[in-house]
Amino acid sequence: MAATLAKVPACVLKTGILTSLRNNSWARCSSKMPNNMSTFPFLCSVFRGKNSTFQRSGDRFVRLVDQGNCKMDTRQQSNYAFRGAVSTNNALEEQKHDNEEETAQETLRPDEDVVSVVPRADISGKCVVANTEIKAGTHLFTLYGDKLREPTPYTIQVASRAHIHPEGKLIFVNHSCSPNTRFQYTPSWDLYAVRDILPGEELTFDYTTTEWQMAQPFQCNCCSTKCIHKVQGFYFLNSEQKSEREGVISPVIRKQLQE
Ligand SMILES: C[S@@+](CC[C@H](N)C(=O)[O-])C[C@H]1O[C@@H](n2cnc3c(N)ncnc32)[C@H](O)[C@@H]1O
Repeated sequence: MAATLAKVPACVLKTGILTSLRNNSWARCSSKMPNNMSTFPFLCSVFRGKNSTFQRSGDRFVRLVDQGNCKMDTRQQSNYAFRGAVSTNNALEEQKHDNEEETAQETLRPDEDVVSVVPRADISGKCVVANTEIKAGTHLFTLYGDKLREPTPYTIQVASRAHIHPEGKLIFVNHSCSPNTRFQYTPSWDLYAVRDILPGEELTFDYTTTEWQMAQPFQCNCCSTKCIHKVQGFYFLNSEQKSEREGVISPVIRKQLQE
């Protein structure tokens, strides 16, 4: 398997083998692991196989396709997940495979929790991923936490001068311009799946549906064809982007629009 590697310190690319140094022992991974190889999440964020590029999502790898400068997550089409493997000795033979998809190993974990918080390399932070299939309409989180008068990068705006710092995993749900969850606002503020979400898929919502002006705007890397690129709050959207969000904006944004 020809593989290349990005963003991975202490990793070395060798033809046909992806190697990395961990605990002073050389390790290797391939899309199919030998049965006797002990596996645990490894250090790479992205690697390119013969036919596809894979990106780390927690301890899994998901296939990506090119979308210009971006890579598009294709988990909806291909639910294969890869577990990086690191061996504690270097005696294992390289596995050769023509087709990575045929050799993919699904790594659904037996967690009882519906979602997990895992690292996301490309935004140097964390994200929330589904552990199991989540059906459209499933309730995921209720918003609760300390109320602040000023926004922070973590708060969700619930009134013109009130911002909740969410408790629990909700705080790690990232933004997407084509999100798979959204808030509903009565009686409490609750996050629901808006479409079926596959195991390993990241949960996202559209921050511009709840934030009028964000404390700390950021460059979006959701790679959606609808990406607004700079996420800075509903106020800064153009009229087309505003009308696309008409049905999902919070009562706070709606009130601000009327003022
Ligand atoms: C509420 S936090 C979400 C959790 C965050 N990733 C973390 O680990 O702390 C919001 C911050 O995550 C980052 N973020 C969220 N969605 C993003 C996206 N689509 N693109 C780039 N950065 C994003 C931004 O830095 C943003 O200020």
